[in-house]
Amino acid sequence: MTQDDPLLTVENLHTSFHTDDGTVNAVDGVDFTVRRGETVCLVGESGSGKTVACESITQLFKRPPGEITAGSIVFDGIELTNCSERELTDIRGARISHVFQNPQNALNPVYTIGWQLLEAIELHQDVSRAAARAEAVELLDRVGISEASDRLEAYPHELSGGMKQRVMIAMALACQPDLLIADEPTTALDVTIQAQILRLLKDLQAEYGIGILFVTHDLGVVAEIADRVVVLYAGKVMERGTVYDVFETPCHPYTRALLDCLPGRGSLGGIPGSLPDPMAPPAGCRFHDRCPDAVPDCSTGDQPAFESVVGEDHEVSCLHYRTAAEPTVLESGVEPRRPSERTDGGDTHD
Ligand SMILES: Nc1ncnc2c1ncn2[C@@H]1O[C@H](COP(=O)(O)OP(=O)(O)OP(=O)(O)O)[C@@H](O)[C@H]1O
Ligand code: NI
Repeated sequence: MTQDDPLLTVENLHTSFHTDDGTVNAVDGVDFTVRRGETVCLVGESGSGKTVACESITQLFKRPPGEITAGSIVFDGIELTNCSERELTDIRGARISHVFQNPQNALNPVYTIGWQLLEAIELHQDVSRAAARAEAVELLDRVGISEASDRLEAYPHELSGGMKQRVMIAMALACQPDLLIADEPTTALDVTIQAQILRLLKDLQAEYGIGILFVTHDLGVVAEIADRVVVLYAGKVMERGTVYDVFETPCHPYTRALLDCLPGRGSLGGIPGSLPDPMAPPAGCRFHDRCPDAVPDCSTGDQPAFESVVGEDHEVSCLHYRTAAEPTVLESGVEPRRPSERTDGGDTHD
């Protein structure tokens, strides 16, 4: 495996939930890759399938009701969809780490953070208590927690939300993962702390060469940290490409609608309308009934096949992006900022 081979390749992923009311096809034929050392963002409104796509990788959801019904997930040469529960548990602990939105729920309130961190370290490494303790201190120090050796004695409730998220990141790093999956890790934090945590992730990535799969509904956050972006809507990929291409030349009307929701860009109340019923998605493009550019052809057949557009691996699933995209982008006056120019954060639309 060379440096350029994807660390993670997800192809044609279908993940469903079988409920009393019917089957929800939460992820309905999704492809993306994550290379070593890069950050890929999954972005889309609430309910678009971002979390389910992430949880499919190591099958974190309950099975049943959840089930991967088709597709392939290859991590460093291993087909994860063929792995046993035991093999998945090993991979989850040792090579793929998760960081979640609410560190509260992930930390055990009755143990000190030192105890929890030592547990994580000792689970993955055959080291003495003293060595594990030294590593715990080093990890806390590395994630920006000052007076780390004193903090080991603290209980989760004694730490702020940002601190708790730093502890979670330290725990996620304890196994020296190749892939970090971070699902809205900063959404619960205020904007300043959010920016600090994003910077921390970028620094750690540069240091350890970790691939990061990052979930957010906030394109402001995407601009800060992504190398590449995958735009999801109702379980399908609408557009994907480098962050620069997607921001500079957004081709899918959905991507443009999301970009218009960035602070200062005009669209205040979010995108009009709502996601389709996940049990009965419409024919044609899933976005057609909310799309300002839709034509009758958009509501028949399947989600349009991907077409390549200008840029590196830039692809869009839209029948008429050429005719629709250019005038809209030019006339809207949207001036995509370079990622480095963004300092504000905050919610966009939901
Ligand atoms: N356990 C479950 N049972 C039934 N449906 C589920 C389950 N988990 C997720 N879903 C459905 O799958 C779809 C995708 O959900 P998912 O949580 O992946 O969205 P998301 O993009 O992560 O949204 P958010 O931004 O709110 O986190 C939604 O329609 C959701 O209701
Ligand atoms: Ni989610």
